[in-house]
Amino acid sequence: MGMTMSEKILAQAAGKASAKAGDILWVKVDKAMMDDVLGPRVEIAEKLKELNVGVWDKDKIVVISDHYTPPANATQAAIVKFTRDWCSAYGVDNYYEFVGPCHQIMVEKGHVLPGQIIVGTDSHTCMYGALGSFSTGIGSTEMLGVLVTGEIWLKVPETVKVEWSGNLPKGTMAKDLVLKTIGKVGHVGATYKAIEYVGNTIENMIMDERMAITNMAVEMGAKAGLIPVDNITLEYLKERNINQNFDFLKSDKEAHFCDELRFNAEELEPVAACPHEVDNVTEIKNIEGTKIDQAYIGSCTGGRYNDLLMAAKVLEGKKIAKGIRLLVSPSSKDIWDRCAKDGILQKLSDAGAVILSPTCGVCLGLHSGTIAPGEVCISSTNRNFIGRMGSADSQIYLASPISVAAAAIEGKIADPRKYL
Ligand SMILES: CC(C)[C@H](C(=O)O)[C@@H](O)C(=O)O
Ligand code: SF4
Repeated sequence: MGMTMSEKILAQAAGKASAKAGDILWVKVDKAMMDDVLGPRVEIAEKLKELNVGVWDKDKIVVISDHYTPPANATQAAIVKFTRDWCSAYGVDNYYEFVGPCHQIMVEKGHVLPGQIIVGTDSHTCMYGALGSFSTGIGSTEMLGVLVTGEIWLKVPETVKVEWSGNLPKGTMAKDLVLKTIGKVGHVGATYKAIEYVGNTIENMIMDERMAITNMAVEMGAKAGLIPVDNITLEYLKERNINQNFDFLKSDKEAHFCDELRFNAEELEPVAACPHEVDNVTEIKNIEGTKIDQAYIGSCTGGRYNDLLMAAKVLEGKKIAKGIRLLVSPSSKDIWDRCAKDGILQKLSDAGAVILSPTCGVCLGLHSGTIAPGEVCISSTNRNFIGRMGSADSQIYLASPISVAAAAIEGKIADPRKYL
Protein backbone atom coordinates (compact mmCIF):
# COMPACT_ATOMS: atom_id res chain seq x y z
CA MET A 1 0.00 0.00 0.00
CA GLY A 2 1.44 3.36 -0.96
CA MET A 3 1.45 6.47 1.20
CA THR A 4 0.20 10.01 0.70
CA MET A 5 2.51 12.99 1.22
CA SER A 6 1.07 13.57 4.69
CA GLU A 7 1.45 9.91 5.67
CA LYS A 8 5.09 9.97 4.56
CA ILE A 9 5.97 13.17 6.42
CA LEU A 10 4.17 12.21 9.62
CA ALA A 11 5.62 8.69 9.64
CA GLN A 12 9.11 10.06 9.31
CA ALA A 13 8.59 12.62 12.08
CA ALA A 14 7.33 9.84 14.35
CA GLY A 15 10.34 7.64 13.56
CA LYS A 16 8.21 5.01 11.83
CA ALA A 17 8.59 3.28 8.48
CA SER A 18 4.97 3.89 7.55
CA ALA A 19 1.74 5.49 8.68
CA LYS A 20 -1.85 5.48 7.53
CA ALA A 21 -4.81 7.82 7.86
CA GLY A 22 -6.37 7.52 11.30
CA ASP A 23 -3.10 6.67 13.12
CA ILE A 24 -2.40 8.87 16.10
CA LEU A 25 1.29 9.69 16.22
CA TRP A 26 3.60 11.64 18.47
CA VAL A 27 5.77 13.61 16.08
CA LYS A 28 8.82 15.80 16.43
CA VAL A 29 8.19 19.40 15.44
CA ASP A 30 10.73 21.05 13.13
CA LYS A 31 9.50 24.61 13.61
CA ALA A 32 7.07 26.31 15.96
CA MET A 33 5.71 29.63 14.72
CA MET A 34 3.90 32.10 16.95
CA ASP A 35 2.23 35.33 15.99
CA ASP A 36 1.35 38.20 18.30
CA VAL A 37 -2.30 37.20 18.80
CA LEU A 38 -2.07 33.64 20.12
CA GLY A 39 1.69 33.54 20.60
CA PRO A 40 3.67 34.15 23.77
CA ARG A 41 0.88 36.08 25.39
CA VAL A 42 0.48 36.41 29.12
CA GLU A 43 -0.97 32.95 29.91
CA ILE A 44 1.67 30.96 27.98
CA ALA A 45 4.44 33.11 29.36
CA GLU A 46 3.23 32.75 32.95
CA LYS A 47 2.82 29.00 32.69
CA LEU A 48 6.27 28.61 31.15
CA LYS A 49 7.78 30.63 33.95
CA GLU A 50 5.97 28.48 36.47
CA LEU A 51 7.22 25.27 34.83
CA ASN A 52 10.74 26.70 34.92
CA VAL A 53 12.03 24.35 32.20
CA GLY A 54 12.73 26.87 29.43
CA VAL A 55 11.95 26.13 25.78
CA TRP A 56 12.98 22.93 23.99
CA ASP A 57 14.98 24.58 21.21
CA LYS A 58 15.08 28.34 20.80
CA ASP A 59 16.40 28.05 17.24
CA LYS A 60 13.30 26.15 16.15
CA ILE A 61 10.97 28.85 17.41
CA VAL A 62 9.98 31.77 15.18
CA VAL A 63 7.92 34.65 16.53
CA ILE A 64 6.35 37.31 14.33
CA SER A 65 4.45 40.42 15.44
CA ASP A 66 2.18 41.08 12.50
CA HIS A 67 -1.48 41.46 13.50
CA TYR A 68 -0.88 44.36 15.85
CA THR A 69 1.78 46.10 13.77
CA PRO A 70 1.76 48.99 13.36
CA PRO A 71 0.05 49.22 16.75
CA ALA A 72 -3.17 51.21 16.50
CA ASN A 73 -3.25 52.04 20.21
CA ALA A 74 -1.37 51.61 23.49
CA THR A 75 -2.94 48.19 24.17
CA GLN A 76 -1.68 46.80 20.87
CA ALA A 77 1.72 48.42 21.43
CA ALA A 78 1.94 46.73 24.83
CA ILE A 79 1.18 43.31 23.27
CA VAL A 80 3.93 43.81 20.70
CA LYS A 81 6.35 44.92 23.43
CA PHE A 82 5.43 41.86 25.51
CA THR A 83 6.06 39.57 22.53
CA ARG A 84 9.40 41.22 21.78
CA ASP A 85 10.53 41.09 25.43
CA TRP A 86 9.53 37.42 25.71
CA CYS A 87 11.76 36.60 22.75
CA SER A 88 14.76 38.35 24.29
CA ALA A 89 14.14 36.66 27.63
CA TYR A 90 14.12 33.19 26.01
CA GLY A 91 16.90 33.92 23.54
CA VAL A 92 14.61 33.53 20.52
CA ASP A 93 16.58 35.28 17.80
CA ASN A 94 14.05 34.50 15.07
CA TYR A 95 11.85 37.42 16.01
CA TYR A 96 10.32 39.66 13.34
CA GLU A 97 8.26 42.75 13.86
CA PHE A 98 6.34 44.95 11.47
CA VAL A 99 7.61 43.24 8.31
CA GLY A 100 4.40 41.58 7.15
CA PRO A 101 1.99 38.69 7.85
CA CYS A 102 3.73 35.79 9.61
CA HIS A 103 3.20 33.20 6.89
CA GLN A 104 4.94 35.21 4.21
CA ILE A 105 7.84 35.86 6.58
CA MET A 106 8.14 32.14 7.38
CA VAL A 107 8.57 31.12 3.75
CA GLU A 108 10.49 34.16 2.64
CA LYS A 109 13.10 33.93 5.39
CA GLY A 110 13.73 30.25 4.72
CA HIS A 111 12.07 28.85 7.85
CA VAL A 112 10.06 26.31 5.85
CA LEU A 113 11.63 23.25 4.21
CA PRO A 114 10.05 20.34 2.33
CA GLY A 115 9.13 17.34 4.48
CA GLN A 116 9.10 19.30 7.73
CA ILE A 117 6.45 19.39 10.44
CA ILE A 118 5.57 22.97 11.27
CA VAL A 119 2.95 24.13 13.73
CA GLY A 120 1.84 27.72 14.22
CA THR A 121 -0.61 29.62 16.38
CA ASP A 122 -2.44 30.82 13.30
CA SER A 123 -4.91 28.94 11.14
CA HIS A 124 -3.24 29.79 7.83
CA THR A 125 -0.06 27.98 8.83
CA CYS A 126 -1.38 25.40 6.33
CA MET A 127 0.08 27.64 3.61
CA TYR A 128 3.60 26.17 3.96
CA GLY A 129 2.39 22.95 2.35
CA ALA A 130 3.08 24.79 -0.92
CA LEU A 131 6.70 23.88 -0.20
CA GLY A 132 5.87 20.27 0.60
CA SER A 133 5.84 20.54 4.39
CA PHE A 134 3.10 19.29 6.72
CA SER A 135 2.11 22.47 8.47
CA THR A 136 -0.95 23.24 10.51
CA GLY A 137 -2.45 25.75 12.92
CA ILE A 138 -2.71 24.99 16.64
CA GLY A 139 -3.98 26.87 19.70
CA SER A 140 -1.91 28.49 22.43
CA THR A 141 -2.35 25.65 24.93
CA GLU A 142 -1.03 23.09 22.48
CA MET A 143 1.77 25.46 21.64
CA LEU A 144 2.79 25.51 25.28
CA GLY A 145 3.31 21.74 25.08
CA VAL A 146 5.36 22.13 21.90
CA LEU A 147 7.49 24.90 23.41
CA VAL A 148 8.42 22.64 26.31
CA THR A 149 8.74 19.23 24.60
CA GLY A 150 9.23 19.89 20.87
CA GLU A 151 6.59 17.25 20.19
CA ILE A 152 2.88 17.08 19.44
CA TRP A 153 0.38 14.33 18.74
CA LEU A 154 -1.45 14.43 15.44
CA LYS A 155 -3.99 12.18 13.84
CA VAL A 156 -2.79 11.29 10.36
CA PRO A 157 -5.41 12.89 8.10
CA GLU A 158 -7.13 11.30 5.16
CA THR A 159 -6.24 13.06 1.92
CA VAL A 160 -8.49 14.62 -0.70
CA LYS A 161 -6.72 14.73 -4.06
CA VAL A 162 -7.61 17.81 -6.11
CA GLU A 163 -6.39 17.70 -9.67
CA TRP A 164 -6.38 20.73 -11.94
CA SER A 165 -5.35 20.33 -15.56
CA GLY A 166 -4.95 22.73 -18.45
CA ASN A 167 -3.78 26.31 -18.72
CA LEU A 168 -5.36 29.04 -16.64
CA PRO A 169 -7.30 31.29 -19.05
CA LYS A 170 -6.47 34.99 -19.32
CA GLY A 171 -8.00 36.95 -16.47
CA THR A 172 -7.84 34.11 -13.95
CA MET A 173 -5.29 33.51 -11.22
CA ALA A 174 -4.57 30.91 -8.52
CA LYS A 175 -7.12 32.73 -6.37
CA ASP A 176 -9.90 31.89 -8.82
CA LEU A 177 -8.75 28.28 -8.85
CA VAL A 178 -8.81 27.96 -5.08
CA LEU A 179 -12.15 29.77 -4.71
CA LYS A 180 -13.65 27.45 -7.33
CA THR A 181 -12.30 24.46 -5.36
CA ILE A 182 -13.72 25.81 -2.09
CA GLY A 183 -17.08 26.44 -3.77
CA LYS A 184 -17.18 22.76 -4.68
CA VAL A 185 -15.81 21.27 -1.44
CA GLY A 186 -17.65 23.63 0.94
CA HIS A 187 -16.36 25.38 4.03
CA VAL A 188 -16.44 22.26 6.20
CA GLY A 189 -16.08 19.73 3.38
CA ALA A 190 -12.50 18.78 4.18
CA THR A 191 -12.59 18.96 7.97
CA TYR A 192 -9.45 17.36 9.47
CA LYS A 193 -8.36 16.16 6.04
CA ALA A 194 -5.30 17.04 4.02
CA ILE A 195 -5.85 18.48 0.56
CA GLU A 196 -3.25 17.64 -2.01
CA TYR A 197 -3.18 19.69 -5.21
CA VAL A 198 -1.80 18.00 -8.32
CA GLY A 199 -2.04 18.31 -12.11
CA ASN A 200 -0.25 20.35 -14.72
CA THR A 201 -2.03 23.60 -13.83
CA ILE A 202 -0.39 23.43 -10.39
CA GLU A 203 2.92 22.15 -11.79
CA ASN A 204 3.16 25.21 -14.04
CA MET A 205 2.54 27.68 -11.22
CA ILE A 206 5.16 29.83 -9.54
CA MET A 207 5.41 29.67 -5.75
CA ASP A 208 3.52 32.96 -5.22
CA GLU A 209 0.49 31.36 -6.86
CA ARG A 210 0.88 27.98 -5.17
CA MET A 211 0.88 29.67 -1.77
CA ALA A 212 -2.40 31.46 -2.49
CA ILE A 213 -3.89 27.98 -2.93
CA THR A 214 -2.52 26.10 0.09
CA ASN A 215 -3.16 29.17 2.29
CA MET A 216 -6.90 28.59 1.93
CA ALA A 217 -6.96 24.87 2.79
CA VAL A 218 -8.27 25.80 6.23
CA GLU A 219 -11.25 27.55 4.58
CA MET A 220 -12.50 24.04 3.80
CA GLY A 221 -11.75 22.89 7.34
CA ALA A 222 -8.59 21.11 6.23
CA LYS A 223 -5.72 20.32 8.53
CA ALA A 224 -3.15 20.86 5.79
CA GLY A 225 -2.83 21.77 2.11
CA LEU A 226 0.05 20.26 0.18
CA ILE A 227 1.71 20.48 -3.21
CA PRO A 228 4.35 17.96 -4.37
CA VAL A 229 7.95 19.14 -4.28
CA ASP A 230 9.51 19.88 -7.67
CA ASN A 231 12.11 22.07 -9.34
CA ILE A 232 10.00 25.19 -8.78
CA THR A 233 10.07 24.49 -5.03
CA LEU A 234 13.85 23.97 -5.10
CA GLU A 235 14.36 27.17 -7.11
CA TYR A 236 12.36 29.13 -4.53
CA LEU A 237 14.55 27.69 -1.77
CA LYS A 238 17.74 28.44 -3.70
CA GLU A 239 16.68 32.07 -3.93
CA ARG A 240 16.73 31.93 -0.12
CA ASN A 241 20.24 30.42 -0.12
CA ILE A 242 18.94 26.97 0.75
CA ASN A 243 20.87 24.77 -1.60
CA GLN A 244 20.14 21.35 -0.13
CA ASN A 245 18.83 18.79 -2.59
CA PHE A 246 15.45 17.72 -1.34
CA ASP A 247 13.61 14.64 -2.62
CA PHE A 248 10.74 15.34 -4.95
CA LEU A 249 8.27 14.40 -2.24
CA LYS A 250 4.87 13.34 -3.56
CA SER A 251 2.20 10.73 -2.88
CA ASP A 252 2.76 7.19 -4.11
CA LYS A 253 0.72 6.02 -7.10
CA GLU A 254 -1.00 3.40 -4.93
CA ALA A 255 -1.72 5.82 -2.07
CA HIS A 256 -5.27 5.88 -0.78
CA PHE A 257 -7.27 9.12 -1.18
CA CYS A 258 -10.62 9.50 0.54
CA ASP A 259 -11.85 11.61 -2.35
CA GLU A 260 -10.57 12.68 -5.76
CA LEU A 261 -11.78 15.83 -7.50
CA ARG A 262 -10.90 16.81 -11.04
CA PHE A 263 -11.17 20.27 -12.57
CA ASN A 264 -10.48 21.60 -16.02
CA ALA A 265 -8.64 24.91 -15.71
CA GLU A 266 -9.53 25.88 -19.28
CA GLU A 267 -13.15 26.28 -18.16
CA LEU A 268 -12.29 28.56 -15.25
CA GLU A 269 -13.62 32.11 -15.26
CA PRO A 270 -12.93 34.94 -12.79
CA VAL A 271 -14.91 34.16 -9.64
CA ALA A 272 -15.63 35.72 -6.25
CA ALA A 273 -16.77 34.48 -2.85
CA CYS A 274 -19.83 36.52 -1.92
CA PRO A 275 -20.86 37.60 1.59
CA HIS A 276 -20.65 36.00 4.13
CA GLU A 277 -19.08 32.63 3.42
CA VAL A 278 -15.90 31.64 1.63
CA ASP A 279 -17.75 28.86 -0.20
CA ASN A 280 -20.46 31.20 -1.53
CA VAL A 281 -18.64 31.31 -4.85
CA THR A 282 -19.99 32.56 -8.15
CA GLU A 283 -18.63 33.79 -11.49
CA ILE A 284 -17.88 37.51 -11.49
CA LYS A 285 -20.21 37.91 -14.49
CA ASN A 286 -23.13 37.05 -12.16
CA ILE A 287 -22.39 39.91 -9.75
CA GLU A 288 -20.95 42.50 -12.13
CA GLY A 289 -22.10 46.00 -11.26
CA THR A 290 -22.28 45.46 -7.47
CA LYS A 291 -21.19 48.80 -6.00
CA ILE A 292 -18.11 48.81 -3.79
CA ASP A 293 -16.62 51.34 -1.35
CA GLN A 294 -13.20 49.82 -0.73
CA ALA A 295 -10.87 47.56 -2.67
CA TYR A 296 -8.05 45.82 -0.86
CA ILE A 297 -4.98 43.99 -2.13
CA GLY A 298 -2.87 42.41 0.58
CA SER A 299 -2.52 39.68 3.25
CA CYS A 300 -0.77 36.31 3.37
CA THR A 301 -3.11 35.18 0.59
CA GLY A 302 -3.09 37.93 -1.99
CA GLY A 303 -0.36 40.56 -1.56
CA ARG A 304 2.73 38.89 -2.96
CA TYR A 305 4.96 40.22 -5.74
CA ASN A 306 3.00 38.55 -8.54
CA ASP A 307 -0.31 39.79 -7.10
CA LEU A 308 0.86 43.40 -7.11
CA LEU A 309 2.50 43.01 -10.49
CA MET A 310 -0.73 41.70 -12.04
CA ALA A 311 -2.86 44.35 -10.32
CA ALA A 312 -0.51 47.03 -11.66
CA LYS A 313 -0.96 45.64 -15.18
CA VAL A 314 -4.71 46.19 -14.84
CA LEU A 315 -4.37 49.63 -13.28
CA GLU A 316 -1.50 51.03 -15.35
CA GLY A 317 -2.50 54.30 -16.98
CA LYS A 318 -5.99 54.18 -15.38
CA LYS A 319 -7.57 55.89 -12.39
CA ILE A 320 -9.68 54.32 -9.70
CA ALA A 321 -13.32 55.44 -9.55
CA LYS A 322 -14.24 58.58 -7.65
CA GLY A 323 -15.20 57.94 -4.04
CA ILE A 324 -13.45 54.53 -3.93
CA ARG A 325 -10.51 53.63 -1.71
CA LEU A 326 -7.93 51.22 -3.09
CA LEU A 327 -5.61 50.07 -0.33
CA VAL A 328 -2.55 47.95 -1.06
CA SER A 329 -0.44 46.29 1.62
CA PRO A 330 2.48 44.28 0.21
CA SER A 331 2.75 40.94 2.07
CA SER A 332 6.21 41.75 3.38
CA LYS A 333 8.81 44.46 3.55
CA ASP A 334 10.84 42.47 1.07
CA ILE A 335 7.94 42.44 -1.40
CA TRP A 336 7.47 46.15 -0.77
CA ASP A 337 11.13 46.78 -1.67
CA ARG A 338 11.02 44.64 -4.81
CA CYS A 339 7.77 46.24 -5.97
CA ALA A 340 9.16 49.71 -5.28
CA LYS A 341 12.36 48.95 -7.18
CA ASP A 342 10.44 47.60 -10.17
CA GLY A 343 8.08 50.58 -10.33
CA ILE A 344 5.01 48.52 -9.40
CA LEU A 345 4.12 50.59 -6.33
CA GLN A 346 4.39 53.78 -8.37
CA LYS A 347 2.00 52.45 -11.02
CA LEU A 348 -0.50 51.48 -8.33
CA SER A 349 -0.12 54.81 -6.61
CA ASP A 350 -0.50 56.74 -9.89
CA ALA A 351 -3.82 54.97 -10.38
CA GLY A 352 -4.96 56.22 -6.99
CA ALA A 353 -3.98 53.39 -4.63
CA VAL A 354 -2.73 54.14 -1.14
CA ILE A 355 0.21 51.90 -0.24
CA LEU A 356 0.05 50.75 3.37
CA SER A 357 2.72 49.09 5.45
CA PRO A 358 2.96 45.27 5.34
CA THR A 359 0.43 44.18 7.97
CA CYS A 360 -2.45 41.88 8.91
CA GLY A 361 -4.41 44.91 10.10
CA VAL A 362 -6.81 45.40 7.19
CA CYS A 363 -7.41 41.70 6.53
CA LEU A 364 -8.95 41.21 9.93
CA GLY A 365 -10.38 44.62 10.57
CA LEU A 366 -7.93 45.49 13.34
CA HIS A 367 -6.58 48.73 11.93
CA SER A 368 -5.52 50.59 8.76
CA GLY A 369 -8.62 50.07 6.63
CA THR A 370 -11.55 48.99 8.79
CA ILE A 371 -14.88 49.22 6.98
CA ALA A 372 -18.00 51.00 8.19
CA PRO A 373 -21.63 49.80 8.47
CA GLY A 374 -23.20 49.49 5.04
CA GLU A 375 -19.86 49.49 3.22
CA VAL A 376 -18.81 46.90 0.66
CA CYS A 377 -15.23 45.78 0.18
CA ILE A 378 -13.71 43.58 -2.51
CA SER A 379 -10.56 41.98 -1.22
CA SER A 380 -7.77 39.62 -2.26
CA THR A 381 -7.73 38.10 1.25
CA ASN A 382 -9.04 34.75 2.47
CA ARG A 383 -12.02 35.36 4.74
CA ASN A 384 -15.31 37.19 4.27
CA PHE A 385 -17.04 36.29 7.53
CA ILE A 386 -19.53 38.76 9.00
CA GLY A 387 -17.61 41.67 10.48
CA ARG A 388 -14.23 40.30 9.41
CA MET A 389 -12.93 43.65 8.16
CA GLY A 390 -14.91 45.91 10.46
CA SER A 391 -18.62 46.48 10.95
CA ALA A 392 -20.94 43.49 11.22
CA ASP A 393 -23.14 45.40 8.76
CA SER A 394 -20.49 45.52 6.05
CA GLN A 395 -20.01 43.09 3.17
CA ILE A 396 -16.89 41.45 1.75
CA TYR A 397 -16.34 39.86 -1.64
CA LEU A 398 -13.17 37.79 -2.05
CA ALA A 399 -11.53 37.74 -5.46
CA SER A 400 -8.18 37.71 -7.25
CA PRO A 401 -5.95 40.80 -7.12
CA ILE A 402 -6.80 41.58 -10.76
CA SER A 403 -10.52 41.36 -10.10
CA VAL A 404 -10.02 43.69 -7.12
CA ALA A 405 -8.09 46.09 -9.38
CA ALA A 406 -10.82 45.99 -12.05
CA ALA A 407 -13.48 46.74 -9.41
CA ALA A 408 -11.44 49.70 -8.15
CA ILE A 409 -11.42 51.19 -11.67
CA GLU A 410 -15.17 50.93 -12.08
CA GLY A 411 -16.27 51.41 -8.46
CA LYS A 412 -18.24 48.23 -8.86
CA ILE A 413 -17.49 44.56 -9.33
CA ALA A 414 -16.14 44.14 -12.84
CA ASP A 415 -14.68 41.49 -15.12
CA PRO A 416 -10.87 41.85 -15.11
CA ARG A 417 -10.53 40.34 -18.60
CA LYS A 418 -11.45 43.59 -20.32
CA TYR A 419 -8.43 45.29 -18.71
CA LEU A 420 -5.79 42.76 -19.79
C1 LIG B 1 -5.73 36.12 14.72
C2 LIG B 1 -5.44 34.73 14.27
C3 LIG B 1 -5.62 33.81 15.41
C4 LIG B 1 -6.26 34.38 13.06
C5 LIG B 1 -6.03 32.97 12.53
O1 LIG B 1 -5.72 32.04 13.26
O2 LIG B 1 -6.17 32.73 11.38
C6 LIG B 1 -6.02 35.37 11.92
O3 LIG B 1 -4.73 35.36 11.43
C7 LIG B 1 -7.02 35.15 10.83
O4 LIG B 1 -6.65 35.16 9.66
O5 LIG B 1 -8.21 34.99 11.14
S1 SF4 C 1 -2.91 38.39 6.67
FE1 SF4 C 1 -4.99 37.91 7.34
S2 SF4 C 1 -5.25 35.75 7.04
FE2 SF4 C 1 -3.06 36.16 6.98
S3 SF4 C 1 -2.35 35.81 9.07
FE3 SF4 C 1 -2.82 37.97 8.87
S4 SF4 C 1 -4.96 38.18 9.56
FE4 SF4 C 1 -4.59 36.00 9.18
